[in-house]
Amino acid sequence: MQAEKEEEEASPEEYVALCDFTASGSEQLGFSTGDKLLVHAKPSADWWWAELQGVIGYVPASYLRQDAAEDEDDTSLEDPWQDDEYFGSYGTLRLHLEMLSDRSRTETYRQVIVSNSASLRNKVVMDLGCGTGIISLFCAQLAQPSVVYAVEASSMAEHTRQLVKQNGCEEVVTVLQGRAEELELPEQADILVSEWMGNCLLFEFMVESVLLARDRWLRDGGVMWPSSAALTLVPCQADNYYSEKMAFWERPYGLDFTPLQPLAQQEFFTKPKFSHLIDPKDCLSAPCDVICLNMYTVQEMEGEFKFCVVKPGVFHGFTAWFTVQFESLEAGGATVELDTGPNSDPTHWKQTLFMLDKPIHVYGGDSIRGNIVLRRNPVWRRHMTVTLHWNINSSSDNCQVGTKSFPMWR
Ligand SMILES: NC(=[NH2+])NCCC[C@H]1O[C@@H](n2cnc3c(N)ncnc32)[C@H](O)[C@@H]1O
Repeated sequence: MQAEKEEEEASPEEYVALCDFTASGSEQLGFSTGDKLLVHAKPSADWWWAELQGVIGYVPASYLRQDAAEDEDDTSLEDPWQDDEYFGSYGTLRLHLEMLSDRSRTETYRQVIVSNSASLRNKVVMDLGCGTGIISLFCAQLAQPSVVYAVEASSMAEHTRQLVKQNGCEEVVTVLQGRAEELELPEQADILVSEWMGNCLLFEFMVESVLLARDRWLRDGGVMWPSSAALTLVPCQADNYYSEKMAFWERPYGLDFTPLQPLAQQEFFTKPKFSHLIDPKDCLSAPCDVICLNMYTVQEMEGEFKFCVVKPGVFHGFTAWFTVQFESLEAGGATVELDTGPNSDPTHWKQTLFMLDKPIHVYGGDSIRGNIVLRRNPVWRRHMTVTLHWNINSSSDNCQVGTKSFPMWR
């Protein structure tokens, strides 16, 4: 309460509106892009108490930005996809080296090409976001497509052309530099292959470009690789992480640093922990696919779950990972799957850990029901907020309900 009290007396902070917001209900305050709002209090992560020209009401925090250097931020207002930064990062080798070094990922795409090589003969392939061109080179080397259009928006494209020539594939592979949504392909494709998956499956939202390209360049009856995807979730223990970031403050060097624990919760548990490697023994129940994307239809971004706790333990949070499936070009042929979960070969995505604010003791037979909602950031198009609602029904004491939103990253 003390913190809240001080918060209300603090002087209001100035924020700028990044996009329009229409109030729904008398409690809310509507505004337009560029409005300067005075934030008086932040009762929750999602909704703040703000003032605009003498009118006060609740506003969505994700629509606001605190302006340090005004002119500097204005440029970022125009580029919600932050393409300069995004494609800039793919113009250097760092990320491509990380992806190429991920054998589980890269060998899976090679296996897809090999096991469909006969059916790929004389086909037109579009490789969306080809990067260094590895998938296109597999197609040219391991099958006989008539042409592969390797599409890459970053400056890596000019190096990719060199790699195509260096490996004698220039007869088959044509590198096109540009955004897949904007460039012109000489013809429709029979297969649209892409490695678009980000952390927690969707982060970066490259999937949006894949679906736009599908609608524009994949011929009727054409095949999407991956053909489907699933986000998987499991309630878990995270003792080491919890001890390292929270329990640490209990007795460092014999002193009591617990007043810092609210800060630690805010700093370490607000955003998901990427590159988490969960030990299967820390899973408190069987995992569950909570969001399934059919790459041919409109996708769901929301999913329900019901976990049955199999052993007593401490419920520190949820861990998420994903799987993608590649259907065979031959009717009845085997589907290839890439699984980034803890029971498969590790990948560069690892898993994503969502820490609750307070750990909860759970017991065998307890149920953890709820849902997960992935909401696009209305302003930063490659970012999202993951909101988890859970409801624990435990034989030992009454049910506990909780909810938490995790920004990824803004
Ligand atoms: N699995 C991922 N999370 N990222 C790995 C693939 C990303 C590659 O696709 C390129 N890329 C991403 N979006 C696009 C686009 N719309 N058009 C062309 N290239 C793109 C990007 O420059 C990078 O080389």
